[in-house]
Amino acid sequence: MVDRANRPSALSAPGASDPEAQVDIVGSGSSSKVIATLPSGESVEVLLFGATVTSWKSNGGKTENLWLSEKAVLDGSKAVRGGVPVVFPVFGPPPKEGHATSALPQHGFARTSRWEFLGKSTSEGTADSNSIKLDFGLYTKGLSEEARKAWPLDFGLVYSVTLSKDSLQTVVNVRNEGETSFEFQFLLHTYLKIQDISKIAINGLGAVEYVDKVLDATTHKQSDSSITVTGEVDRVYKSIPQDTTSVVEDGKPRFDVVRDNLQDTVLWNPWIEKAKAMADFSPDDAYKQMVCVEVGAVQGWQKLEKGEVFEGGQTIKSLL
Ligand SMILES: O=P(O)(O)OC[C@H]1O[C@@H](O)[C@H](O)[C@@H](O)[C@@H]1O
Repeated sequence: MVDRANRPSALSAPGASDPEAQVDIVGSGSSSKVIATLPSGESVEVLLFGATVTSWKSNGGKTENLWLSEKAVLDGSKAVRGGVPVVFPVFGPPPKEGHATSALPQHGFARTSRWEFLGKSTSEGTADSNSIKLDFGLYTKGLSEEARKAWPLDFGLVYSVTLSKDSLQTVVNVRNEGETSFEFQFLLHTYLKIQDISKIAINGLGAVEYVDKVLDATTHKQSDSSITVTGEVDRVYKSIPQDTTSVVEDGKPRFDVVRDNLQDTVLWNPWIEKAKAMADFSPDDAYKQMVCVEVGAVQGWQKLEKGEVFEGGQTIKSLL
C-alpha cells in the first residue's frame, strides 16, 4: 500500500512552483513506514514500530549513512538491529528493584511500541524544499498492556525527524501528562554506517569521564583525544562539555554528531564474538561496517513534575 501523506500542517507554506518533498506511507500494520524524499534525492525512512529511522540517504540519495543489519526484524516483533532505535524510559538493564522502571525490559518500551505518524511540515514561513520534518507520537494509551502495567505513568512523547540536504535531526519531546512526577532516561541508539572500523577515529570525547562496561564497569578518563576502535567497546561518556562528537574515516571527516540538551554519549561496537552471538546481527563481520555513537541523558535520571516537558536530541551531519 502506498498512500501519499498530503495532510498540510500549520507550518507548510510551499510556493506553487517549488518542487515539494514527497512523503509516502508504505506498508501496513506494524511494518508501516514513512518515507520522505527531498526534490534533490535525499531520503529518510521511519518505521512506525519504535519510530525507528531505518535509512537516511544523503548526497542526492547516493550515500546511506545508517547501518541496518541484514537480519534486522522489521515486522514489529523485535527491536530493530540498526538505524536509530529510541531508548526510553530506561537505558540498558533497569535497576534490579526499587525503581519505577525496574519491571521494564532493557532499553525500555519506546523502541518496541508502535508510534503514530502525526504529520509533516516544512520550515516555518518559507517554501524550503530542502528540509522536511516528520513528527511521531507515543502516548500512554498507545502502549501495550504489558508496558503500561510495567510503567503505569502518564506521558506523551513527540519525536521529530528532520531531513535536510546534508543532515538529519532527531529530537524528542517528553511531557509528563500525569498527576505525579516521574523519572526517565533517554538515548538515541544510532548505528552509523562506515566503510571500515580499522580506518575510523572518534574525536570530541577527550578528557571526558566514562564508564567502561566491557572492562570493569568503573569510571575512567579519556586520555587520547582521538579514539580508535580495535576491539569490543561499550562506554558511557558522561557530562561531555563539547557539543560535537566527530567520526573521521581514512583521515577525512565523515560524521559530526551534535548533541542538543543531552550530556552523555555511548560508544558501542560489539566486535566479533558478541556480533556472532546476536541472532539479528548479520553478516557476522558487519561489526566492521558500523559504530554506534548514541547521544542521551543516561547518567542518573531526568525528573519531570506534572505538566513539565523535556526536550533533547541530535543533529547528524554527513560530511562526505
Ligand atoms: O542488544 P540491545 O538491547 O539492542 O543493546 C545493544 C547495546 O546497546 C548499548 O547502548 C549498550 O551500551 C550495550 O551494553 C548493549 O549491548
